Amino acid sequence: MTRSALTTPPPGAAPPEPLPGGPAPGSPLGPHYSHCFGCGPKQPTGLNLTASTPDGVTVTAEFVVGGVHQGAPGLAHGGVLATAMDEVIGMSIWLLRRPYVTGRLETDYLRPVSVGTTLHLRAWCTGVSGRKAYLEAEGRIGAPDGPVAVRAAALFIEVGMEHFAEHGDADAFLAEHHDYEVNP
Ligand SMILES: CCCCC/C=C\C/C=C\C/C=C\C/C=C\CCCC(=O)SCCNC(=O)CCNC(=O)[C@H](O)C(C)(C)COP(=O)(O)OP(=O)(O)OC[C@H]1O[C@@H](n2cnc3c(N)ncnc32)[C@H](O)[C@@H]1OP(=O)(O)O
Repeated sequence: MTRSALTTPPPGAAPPEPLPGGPAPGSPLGPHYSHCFGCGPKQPTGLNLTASTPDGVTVTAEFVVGGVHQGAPGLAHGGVLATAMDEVIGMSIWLLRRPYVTGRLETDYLRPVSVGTTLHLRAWCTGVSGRKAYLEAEGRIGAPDGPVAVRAAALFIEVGMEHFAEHGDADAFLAEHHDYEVNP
């Protein structure tokens, strides 16, 4: 991954351990919002990603590239692939157990991705420093150990609930997650 300094954790920013009360290894990570373009089951034009965590610290998901995701004929649009990376990385909020938003997303495209491909996505956190979480992801063609087509590195910034209340619709989130604890 050609990662910039902005998405590289500073010295001493250790990757997180599985948090008490976090999702158990092997469990699904539900959508954070039913109308989310990346993970929402009520978003018919979205990517409809369903994620899980094999170990409590990484996120996995499969993205089936369809005709609606094309850029060049028969090939996935790079922006759609970046969205998939953003989403699988963003699912780490359930593991970090705090609200974060994407500050910066860097993407390397290594191989073209044909329509009909199942892209096996994986994301993990490389370090947390204050409000900043450093995360990476990859998308592999056809199998969890298939050839890498896309890599991403991201800087996520922790925000409070007021971020969503002020700029979006916090009630819509809370209506679906009655038991969500901010900064448990
Ligand atoms: C509805 C209630 C929800 C409750 C929460 C629960 C769960 C969350 C639910 C859903 C949403 C969350 C995740 C969804 C999951 C997947 C979807 C994918 C994720 C996304 O799709 S999410 C949408 C796109 N995303 C945005 O819509 C962000 C727009 N943006 C801003 O809202 C501000 O920009 C913000 C908040 C990022 C920072 O603003 P701020 O004022 O709080 O803080 P400030 O600017 O001081 O930055 C603090 C330190 O971060 C450094 N920093 C900041 N930005 C940087 C950058 N780009 N590059 C390098 N460094 C950066 C500064 O340099 C400083 O560093 P230092 O401290 O060292 O000086």
